[in-house]
Amino acid sequence: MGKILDGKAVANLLAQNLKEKVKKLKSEGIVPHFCVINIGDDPASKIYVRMKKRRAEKIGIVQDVYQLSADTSQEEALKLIDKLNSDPKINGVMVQLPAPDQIDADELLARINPDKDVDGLTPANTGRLWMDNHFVEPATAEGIIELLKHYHISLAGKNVVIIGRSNIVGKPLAALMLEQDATVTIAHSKTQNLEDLTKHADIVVSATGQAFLVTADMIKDGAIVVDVGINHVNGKLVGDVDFENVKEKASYITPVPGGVGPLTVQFLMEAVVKLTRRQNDRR
Ligand SMILES: Nc1nc(=O)c2c([nH]1)NC[C@@H]1CN(c3ccc(C(=O)N[C@@H](CCC(=O)O)C(=O)O)cc3)C=[N+]21
Repeated sequence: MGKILDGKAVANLLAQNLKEKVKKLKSEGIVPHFCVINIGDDPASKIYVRMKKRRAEKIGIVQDVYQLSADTSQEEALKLIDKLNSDPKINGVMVQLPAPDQIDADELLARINPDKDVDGLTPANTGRLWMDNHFVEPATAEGIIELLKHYHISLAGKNVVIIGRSNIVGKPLAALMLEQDATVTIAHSKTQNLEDLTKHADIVVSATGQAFLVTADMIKDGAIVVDVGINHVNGKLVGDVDFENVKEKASYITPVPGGVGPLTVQFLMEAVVKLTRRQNDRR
């Protein structure tokens, strides 16, 4: 039976360290302060915003939530981002995804000042990520890298299959793993014979939103399985992985909940503190 990669425990350990960094900032009169822009009333977004608030408070970070109505126009949202970009008291800005249909989310992300880009999703920071001179990384991808590091799992020379090609998880994770000398394959909804790829993988990461996509027969004995999926099945939160069966075959596996999710929130907080420190050191 595989060992659990305890994301929640690692996130809480990191939170203790980050709290010390925030204390140091506070002794210099600086309080990290960021804003979440949430447009519309996606029920999952409400939960994530609340989880961020809880972790921010625990660490000593101020989080403001700008709740905009479901019929907000693109112009209104852009205006708010401009205002926060130019407010020297605000260290970080993020737009909670998904946004309603009338909103062009990519344009909103591109408008965020890269120096305040908590998510690391602006075009400038995405480019830096692939050029290996990054400063803030998308939180889920960074969380997975640090989780593996915590358990002394090296990426060098490993065959990794990432299922899912989103800008927020799959693509940035591929960049970070490639940087650590893994051989990375990105699979997606049009990939043929997925199991032919996953069966040869030392590490399988699934980020699709399809419950029970990854089954035990698809992975090799002793593989490491990271589950980024968030699915609700019969009122229960599950990932993309058939956890009960896959855990018997994997050497390490992340649970859902308690795996990647808490690390995502923790690394958003790490980004806020990093950005705050850099903004103040530059003044
Ligand atoms: N601009 C932007 N940045 C994001 O980072 C972002 C986003 N938009 N939109 C949605 C996704 C999803 N996401 C999660 C955050 C926390 C948990 C989390 O804490 N999950 C808990 C369980 C939470 C529950 O009970 O539902 C866990 O897995 O243990 C999961 C997922 C951040 N996202």
